[in-house]
Amino acid sequence: MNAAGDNGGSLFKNFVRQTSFKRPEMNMNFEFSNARRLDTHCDTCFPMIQEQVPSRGNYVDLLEFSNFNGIPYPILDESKKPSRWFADIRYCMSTPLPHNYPSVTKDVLTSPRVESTIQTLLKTSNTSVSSLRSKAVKFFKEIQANLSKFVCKICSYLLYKVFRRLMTKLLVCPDELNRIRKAEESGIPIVYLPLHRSHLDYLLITWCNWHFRLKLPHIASGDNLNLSGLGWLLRATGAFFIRRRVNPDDEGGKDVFYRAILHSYIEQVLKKDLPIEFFLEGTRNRFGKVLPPKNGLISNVVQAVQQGIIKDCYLVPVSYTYDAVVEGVFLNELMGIPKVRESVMGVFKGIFDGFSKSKQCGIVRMHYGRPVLLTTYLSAMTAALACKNAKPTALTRLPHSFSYRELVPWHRTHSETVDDRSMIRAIGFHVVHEAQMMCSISAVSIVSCLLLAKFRKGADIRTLEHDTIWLCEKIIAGGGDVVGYTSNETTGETIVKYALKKIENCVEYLKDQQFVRPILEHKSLVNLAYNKNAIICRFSIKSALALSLVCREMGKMVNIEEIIDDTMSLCDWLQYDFLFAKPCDDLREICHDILSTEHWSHPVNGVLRSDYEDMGGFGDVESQNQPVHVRIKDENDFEILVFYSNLIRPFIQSLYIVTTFVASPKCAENPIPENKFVRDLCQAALAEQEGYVKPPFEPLLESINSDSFKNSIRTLREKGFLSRADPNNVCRSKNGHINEVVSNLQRVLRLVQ
Ligand SMILES: O=P(O)(O)OC[C@H](O)CO
Repeated sequence: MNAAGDNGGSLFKNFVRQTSFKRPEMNMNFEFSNARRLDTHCDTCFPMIQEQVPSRGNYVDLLEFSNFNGIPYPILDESKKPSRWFADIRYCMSTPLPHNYPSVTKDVLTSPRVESTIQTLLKTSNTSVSSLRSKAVKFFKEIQANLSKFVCKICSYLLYKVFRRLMTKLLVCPDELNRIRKAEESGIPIVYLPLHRSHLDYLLITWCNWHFRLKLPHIASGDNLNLSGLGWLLRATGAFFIRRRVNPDDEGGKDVFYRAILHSYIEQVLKKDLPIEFFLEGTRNRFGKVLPPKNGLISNVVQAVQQGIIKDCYLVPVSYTYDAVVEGVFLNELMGIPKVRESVMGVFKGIFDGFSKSKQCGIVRMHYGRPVLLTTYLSAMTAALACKNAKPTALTRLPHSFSYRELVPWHRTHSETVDDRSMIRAIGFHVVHEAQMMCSISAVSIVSCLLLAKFRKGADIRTLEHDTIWLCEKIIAGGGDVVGYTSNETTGETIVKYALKKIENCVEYLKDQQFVRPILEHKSLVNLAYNKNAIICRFSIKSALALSLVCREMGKMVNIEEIIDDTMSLCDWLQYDFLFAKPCDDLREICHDILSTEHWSHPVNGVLRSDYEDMGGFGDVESQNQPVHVRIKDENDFEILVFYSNLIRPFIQSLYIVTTFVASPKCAENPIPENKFVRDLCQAALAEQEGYVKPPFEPLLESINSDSFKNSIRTLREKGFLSRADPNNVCRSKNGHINEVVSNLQRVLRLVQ
């Protein structure tokens, strides 16, 4: 059998739906929320007393607001429904922009931060006060937003037209927005921290806030979007521009004086109680899963609080779910081809293309997380990062494999006191983790995931429908939500039909349309993988546990601690691909918790058998610190574990491809730029050319992509297998232990023969 499993039958034989379908013909209810409480995802850091957790209603469609005069809607009394004539224009005219957006020019240019930087520069460089002051004005003008209510009003109307063309629905949860309103009324500024998947993300918070009469944010935008003729429009809707490092030699954004002006700008906007928005990831993710956060702008906000410039601020994670992003899958960039820089022509072409394909983005859902005060974050992270006696994992598995807590990038030094850098990293990781966990999952992701991780050689439609429901239920049981799925109501038929329509270019049908399989070409598989990757965060640790189990000899008992050690190593090696855990989590504990759940340890329903079977499963024994040995129960459970393991398997394959290459004589001894290295390796691997080391298994084609290759390089560099001193180039590894990594990875991938 191959890595992905292909027996065509349902994996999930033990899964029986609790209730029979009530209305098999029912449409999907996209507004329905499977979660009924406005919970938080971190009880450790931000506990909520259960009785006080507010309830959560369904979603509303912003595109319908103009037809119903906004909230409350839907209007059940037909006679009260407003007329639809010129509904958009009338709604836009009558919906106010009630807040003021005062200028911060003087505050920034005369701020103590800018003054002290001027004094320092006067001492250290040969320059005059007046030239520094005019430079300050120049930097300020380069950065500043120019929020104009008049322009926002016009845009609010135009965006109705654009969004209606691109989206079927744009859903938000009014209860989440009410929570934001309360935070806003407290007079403490809000910092919105959305995940970044598409250029459309820039517009969504602003547009949604306008509907709910909330303040419009100042949005940190890369200067790549400051296009002549369009930059002013973005500034008028709240964008302020920051310099980006587009290539490794670009020092523009590092200028101390520029940074002081930018820092002061952020502080003064917040001081005026105006919200700010920026993307912690720093760039749109290219492969459908979150990126590790960057520290720059969040550190400015943390310092503003620590230095008393503002008393506090609320951090609000925001996430988006699209059936498809307007840009499409980033196929060229995923093959290492450099991005085409944004241009005015490109924008017009993008708009034209967007309008030529109707409802390209499908259903879009936004989530606003719980506003948490930065000072609460600071004390929670201090407690979370204080030294805990992390138990090192076995070193026999993969070289340099210590405890996850010691190696993850938020906490480099294992010390009693928590330094500011670790604190800022931890806050960023916590927010991004929260955002990824509150993201709804689209039906497209569910079906793409099953096609790639289970039905690679195809499935009959009924089996796919059955397993789709199984996966939806798993996501809901884990606290997630699936767009358009209502537990016990939506049929597998409806949801599969909906999803297959969206991915019709990536699948083919056989047997009179009753059998479907993915098209096994790189382009289709990468497309499906992009959709699938949105799900992995919900199962990432389970997937690593499953991979650690299925790579072992079937039927042989193995000490559970060994499985956990391997799992921790896998998480560690994929730390740039996935945020497996929050800074406050203990990964070893999470592994134990997962293994003690009924699904894993129950003597009848669990996937594992232990040497404590007669005692009602090993969950209880585990908690008594007794050594436990387990094996996979039977073929069916093995198949379930293979499915889970296949979620992260392509990423381990990418790591293997890169590692074997940098360990081999085929890799040049002289450093070559990383971008070129990645592009050449992608092309060679795909064409199975000479310039690549063919693995002893058939690689899953989606594992050949620049995103995973770059993360593999980053991990190898981090662990000293590639030069840290030369971070922009790659050459053959001189580390004698690299072959141990190769053989360990081969052991983990053993199944794929
Ligand atoms: O890095 P990119 O191409 O994803 O650009 C998106 C940025 O948000 C632009 O500011």
